[in-house]
Amino acid sequence: MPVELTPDPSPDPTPYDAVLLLSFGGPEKAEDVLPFLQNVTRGRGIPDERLKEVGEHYYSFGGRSPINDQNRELLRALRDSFDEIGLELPIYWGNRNWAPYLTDTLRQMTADGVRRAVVIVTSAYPSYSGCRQYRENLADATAAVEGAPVIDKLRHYANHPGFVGSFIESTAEALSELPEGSAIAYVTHSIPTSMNATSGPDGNGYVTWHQDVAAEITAELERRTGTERRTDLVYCSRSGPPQVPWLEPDVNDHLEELAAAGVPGVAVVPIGFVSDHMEVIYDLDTEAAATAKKLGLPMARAATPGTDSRFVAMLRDLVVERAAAERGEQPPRPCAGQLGPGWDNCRPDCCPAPRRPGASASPESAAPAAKEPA
Ligand SMILES: CC1=C(CCC(=O)O)c2cc3nc(cc4[nH]c(cc5[nH]c(cc1n2)c(C)c5CCC(=O)O)c(CCC(=O)O)c4C)C(CCC(=O)O)=C3C
Ligand SMILES: [Fe+2]
Repeated sequence: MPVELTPDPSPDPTPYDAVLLLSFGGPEKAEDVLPFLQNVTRGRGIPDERLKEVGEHYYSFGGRSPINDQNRELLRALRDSFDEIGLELPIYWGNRNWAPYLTDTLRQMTADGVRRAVVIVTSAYPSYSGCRQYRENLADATAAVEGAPVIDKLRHYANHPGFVGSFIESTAEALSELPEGSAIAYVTHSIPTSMNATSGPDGNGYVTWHQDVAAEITAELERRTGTERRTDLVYCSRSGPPQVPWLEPDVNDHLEELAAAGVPGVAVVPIGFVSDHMEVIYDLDTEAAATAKKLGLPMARAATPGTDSRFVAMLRDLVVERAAAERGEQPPRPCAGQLGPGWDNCRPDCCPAPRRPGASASPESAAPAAKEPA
């Protein structure tokens, strides 16, 4: 006789009545590119030369960034994943730099009667750009919309087994396409060294978290294969004025070094990114791939989480975890690596806005934070 299994009860979403997916946003056609770049860089002191260059990256893909479509797919995958376990929360989507704009989404949520929501940000690590800037956007949007819901942001998830696990599989796959003894180059978005210095509650959080995630992936692959290999953490997408130091080495310079060292191949693993958006398809798949080809260095790029089932289940579980924590329970907090699970609430002074180059060196001349267009 088959045993009737009682299904797990649906998880309790209390105190939340909605989820908000908050992302960067990107242009969808050539006419969008300039206004998008103006939204991103308002008050950020990015040289015109750099903006022209980045505009060309977008135009080379017809002016369309893949990021919005990737978020649409993530929304569908999250919906399915919530439905699977009976988690009855509506999921909304808003962006920092392009439609649907966060403020409009918040207006809709308010009109729909949402009182308290939990936000998933498509950025996994602590830093001003990846965390606090989103929290500032949320504060601004909440202030602009009367009766806006109270919003909690999920803990940073880079060291969650779901995120790390997704990269372990994609790195193994990339390595399987390469000669034996190939190196791993973990890649993330470069940021100003000053922004790294003040990231996370104790400083250097951005680099420290990346090192921890990289070490976890390396250790698991070594455990599986018994082979040690060269690994490095390197950076892409450097921007800003040349006199401002950003995290180095650049991935292209690193590839030169690997080739000179006689490494037989390299798996490029973009642990800083949750989906294959423009930084990945241009800076890695186009530019770094061309560098590797020129050097005769075999390169394979590992997939980002995107809608990988481990990643989607992780986001869902983090929503359930946070709801329990807000109810005063002590839910398990899955975590890989050495740093422990991320914090639910950032300290008020966490990841302060960087001082940006202005007309003079005084703090008063630092440009104001970027705002959405009115
Ligand atoms: C840490 C980090 C992430 C990862 C975390 C996360 O995912 O959030 C990230 C993601 C992204 N960055 C993106 C695009 C851009 N970032 C820029 C500029 C900058 N990024 C910075 C940092 C980060 N950025 C910084 C310190 C600047 C300098 C200006 C400033 O100090 O604020 C610029 C201006 C041009 C340029 O300078 O390159 C653009 C166009 C897109 C969309 C891609 C698409 O369209 O597919 C995404 C997902
Ligand atoms: Fe960026």
